[in-house]
Amino acid sequence: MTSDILLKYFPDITPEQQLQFGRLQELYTLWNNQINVISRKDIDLLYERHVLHSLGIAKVMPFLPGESVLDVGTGGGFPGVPLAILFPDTRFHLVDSIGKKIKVVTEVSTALGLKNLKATHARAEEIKDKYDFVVSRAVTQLKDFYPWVRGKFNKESRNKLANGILYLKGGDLKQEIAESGLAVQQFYLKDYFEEEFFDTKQVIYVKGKVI
Ligand SMILES: C[S@@+](CC[C@H](N)C(=O)[O-])C[C@H]1O[C@@H](n2cnc3c(N)ncnc32)[C@H](O)[C@@H]1O
Repeated sequence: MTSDILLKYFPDITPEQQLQFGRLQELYTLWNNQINVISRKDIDLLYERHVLHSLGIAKVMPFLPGESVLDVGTGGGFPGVPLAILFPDTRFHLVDSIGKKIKVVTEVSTALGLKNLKATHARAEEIKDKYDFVVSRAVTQLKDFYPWVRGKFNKESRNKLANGILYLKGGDLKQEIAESGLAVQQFYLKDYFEEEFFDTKQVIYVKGKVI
């Protein structure tokens, strides 16, 4: 599979962005051999299962120039790296509690020349800055995640939804949402992407609290 699948859903990406997306296969294959950040069987499906999945957030929330986004538990850079390529004028801060994963992110970002991406080896709870949005995928349950990022939101919202969390989730989320006690909005990725992989995938939005 090539990065062409991205053009199907994001036809306006520039030639430079096409080149950057196109290099992800080679870069992740190289780094994944040294530090496992993507399951080996998934590396051939990188563009559908990791890159396009990450960009599902862009369909729900087209970030604006000047906005800032924190990616909590980014692992090898998902969803932060694909979003940083798609939104070069938005600032992305990718954090992970495992240093060697941040090394992969830094290497990939440097190779692509991403000027709008900062990667930090830290636990989310230690981050003191404020952001417009927090994104995440496959880190933990909402009830545990929410306290980590509570109070990390800028007061002024400019986008179509107020500043908040955009979390990529899959499967039946009724129980998880109920246990979190949070008011969420659910966006279904099958409304945007036709591949079967997205049938059960969602973006969960939670409005951020300003403290
Ligand atoms: C299953 S991986 C998912 C990685 C990436 N988001 C993805 O979807 O490919 C979960 C990641 O969350 C990180 N993590 C877990 N708790 C964290 C915390 N409190 N702060 C920062 N990172 C955390 C782990 O180190 C791990 O890399």
